Amino acid sequence: MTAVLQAQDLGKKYGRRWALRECTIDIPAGHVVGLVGPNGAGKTTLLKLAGGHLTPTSGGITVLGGPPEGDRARLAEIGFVAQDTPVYPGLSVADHLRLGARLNPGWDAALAGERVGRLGLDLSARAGRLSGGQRAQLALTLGLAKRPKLLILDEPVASLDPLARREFLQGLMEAVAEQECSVVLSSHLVSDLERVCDYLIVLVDSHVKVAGEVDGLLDAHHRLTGPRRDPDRLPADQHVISMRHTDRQSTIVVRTDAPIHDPAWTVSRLSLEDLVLAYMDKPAAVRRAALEARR
Ligand SMILES: Nc1ncnc2c1ncn2[C@@H]1O[C@H](COP(=O)(O)OP(=O)(O)OP(=O)(O)O)[C@@H](O)[C@H]1O
Repeated sequence: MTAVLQAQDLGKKYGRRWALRECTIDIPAGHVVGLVGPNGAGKTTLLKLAGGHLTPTSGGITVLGGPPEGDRARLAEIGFVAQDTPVYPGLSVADHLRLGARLNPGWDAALAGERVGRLGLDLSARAGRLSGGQRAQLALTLGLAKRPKLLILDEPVASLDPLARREFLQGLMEAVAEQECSVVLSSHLVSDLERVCDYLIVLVDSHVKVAGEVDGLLDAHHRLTGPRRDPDRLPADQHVISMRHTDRQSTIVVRTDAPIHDPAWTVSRLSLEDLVLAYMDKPAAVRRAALEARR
């Protein structure tokens, strides 16, 4: 399958500080990709690089087969919905649709009109008077009516209540199924990502910690619980992702493709949230140093 987004040693520096470093990913087309990580991890930076809004400092990125920056034809195939649901407060819903039609060569006016009607948005209402959920839906409509091959959404549901979030994500999934476009979506709400994403990227401290299809990742990660054990004594093919110890017990998340036969361990499967938290967990050495510094 062709790649929708490829990055090779991609990096972006703001001043002297790296916002994204050594990012190498290869995302096949046809996925809904969840991008997750703590505040400041570099998610928006990666999405802006993919949307052609930023120039890489190092490495390269190709989207839909070529570098996105400055390529108008390619940018027309990328829908980008920035953080904080970017709409113009002083313009009406109808103005937004007119603007969308003027700016986008592939604009699907029928789709935009049908969606706005189905959502019950008043065409004459100014965007600034809409609720957060309605504004998010308007921004999504503008992104979808471009008929993009790739839709990028930066924290689209952050300000929405649980019901509005569910409706937004349901609308997104229906539209994606109809249009057969790929989606990259960032969010802090892993339970939402769990519902809609089949591909995951975890970004921590400007580095990609893990990326891959959700089912494959869940099959390859295990939580081991048992008598306290030094992780150095685990088999070489069990890669330790996170660990917690009490005086008597160890809980270790490992990645391995091999079966785990050690009878001392109780082996359990992770949820997507467990998996994300394991990668976001600070290494034990860092935790120990922080603890000692506080003493
Ligand atoms: N325009 C900018 N100028 C300087 N530094 C920036 C700029 N934009 C982002 N940064 C820095 O780059 C790093 C990554 O920021 P980015 O917005 O990509 O993170 P994020 O993962 O999207 O965070 P959040 O979850 O809080 O939205 C942060 O340290 C941030 O302070």
